[in-house]
Amino acid sequence: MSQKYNREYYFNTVTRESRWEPPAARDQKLGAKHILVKHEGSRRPSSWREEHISRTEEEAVAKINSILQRLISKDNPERLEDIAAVESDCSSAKRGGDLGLFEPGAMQKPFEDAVLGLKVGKLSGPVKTESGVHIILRTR
Ligand SMILES: N=C(N)NCCC[C@H](NC(=O)[C@@H]1CCC/C1=C/[C@H](COP(=O)(O)O)NC=O)C(N)=O
Repeated sequence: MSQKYNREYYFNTVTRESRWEPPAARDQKLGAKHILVKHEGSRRPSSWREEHISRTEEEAVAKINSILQRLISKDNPERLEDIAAVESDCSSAKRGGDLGLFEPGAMQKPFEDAVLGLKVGKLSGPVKTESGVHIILRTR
């Protein structure tokens, strides 16, 4: 309890840092599965499925949107893992798009911000990073 401000605060005995907000959210590992569609402006415009990726960013967004429709379709929704294995330009495609658990700060900020903005089990809309355009499913 802080005498000066008469309110509870949190003290980390290892790092010896203190802060007002509870440690929970910021330090917890996150989990996500994703589908990445790269384009000519990606930081590494190459992948296991295509050596030289030349689609435009606009075409990548269009591809991501058509994949989104397959995931949320009413009559026969497909699983993200199945589409990732065929369509994702990330090496995680081999694991159904699963990135496993990762620390805050491990992924590019737009990706991490999108994950933090999702409830567990929810799907994002198109998310842009330097890698390309993603659809993200938060798993933890
Ligand atoms: N810690 C774990 N599990 N692995 C390291 C992740 C490094 C991280 N990666 C990303 O942020 C991109 C966007 C989200 C997923 C991701 C995957 C990229 C996308 O492909 P690339 O643009 O690299 O060719 N492939 C691997 O890194 C980064 N800080 O660059």
